[in-house]
Amino acid sequence: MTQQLAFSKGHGTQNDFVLVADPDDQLALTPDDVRALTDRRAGIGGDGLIRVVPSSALPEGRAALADAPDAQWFMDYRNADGSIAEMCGNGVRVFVRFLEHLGLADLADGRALAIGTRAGVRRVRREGDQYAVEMGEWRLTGGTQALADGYDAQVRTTGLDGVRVALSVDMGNPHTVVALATDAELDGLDLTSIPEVAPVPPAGTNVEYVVPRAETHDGGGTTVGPVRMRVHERGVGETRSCGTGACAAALAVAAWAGAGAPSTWFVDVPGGRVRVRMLPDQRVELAGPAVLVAHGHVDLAELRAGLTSEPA
Ligand SMILES: N[C@@H](CCC[C@H](N)C(=O)O)C(=O)O
Repeated sequence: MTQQLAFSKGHGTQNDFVLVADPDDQLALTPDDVRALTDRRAGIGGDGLIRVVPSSALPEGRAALADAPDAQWFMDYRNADGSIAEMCGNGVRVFVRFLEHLGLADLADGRALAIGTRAGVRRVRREGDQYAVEMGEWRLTGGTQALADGYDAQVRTTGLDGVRVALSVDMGNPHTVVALATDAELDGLDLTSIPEVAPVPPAGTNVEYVVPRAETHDGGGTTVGPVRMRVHERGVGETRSCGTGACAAALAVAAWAGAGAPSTWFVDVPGGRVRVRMLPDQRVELAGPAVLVAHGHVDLAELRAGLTSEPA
């Protein structure tokens, strides 16, 4: 029996997602379904899957509604391996672009739209063709003591000599940031295998590798601290961008730079550039593009069969 599922495909700086609308909370997608849909050969392909569901349908969504009664829609985010993640910075921009496409959101006149996520409410507004997200409160997982102690994690990575010290940043989801000295080190990383992090993070981590660059200015005269970044995402592998990771990277580099560090950062990833701005009260804003590239239907039954079929 066929089971047609409507989907869209979108990306933010080439961090790509399968998007499905489930306004009546009828779709019970299993981790296997997510793996099949995001599979790049047997499925549609994506770093993750995002389901649009009313916040009222999920306990985490109801918690978001208690904070912000206008957070009508909830971003149910899954990594490509089928695991659940608390938050996705590129994903939430693409989520809002998808809501606009579905006629469920109107961001005209600089209006900010509240979205429920497992990491809390995120507010998104449009800046022309870019989307700016108030990413909520961040914290150094090991506190400021981690800075004083020479950071709180150690990372071993294929393609990089020895063990490197790293700083853990909580963006609602976990991040471990490693500073590298040169572009050659960054380009030489082999991120096809999972970096070894010690102490082992209880819920896994996303690992960002950064090379800070000399300060520059944006068009408006603001001092900007550019950073190059590559990332190995928990539940995915290397991706071409990570929004929460870009925030973690900018926050770590700013913390290392100390007083006088710029409050605006451009983070250059293999898939493009995002902007990170420090806000008062330990909050941070992420801005970048959100693009929808395809709309279609997929036969879930065929997809499941295709992923599991063995050669005769
Ligand atoms: N690509 C995302 C982060 C997605 C979740 C991550 N893999 C995790 O497990 O925490 C982003 O843009 O933030």
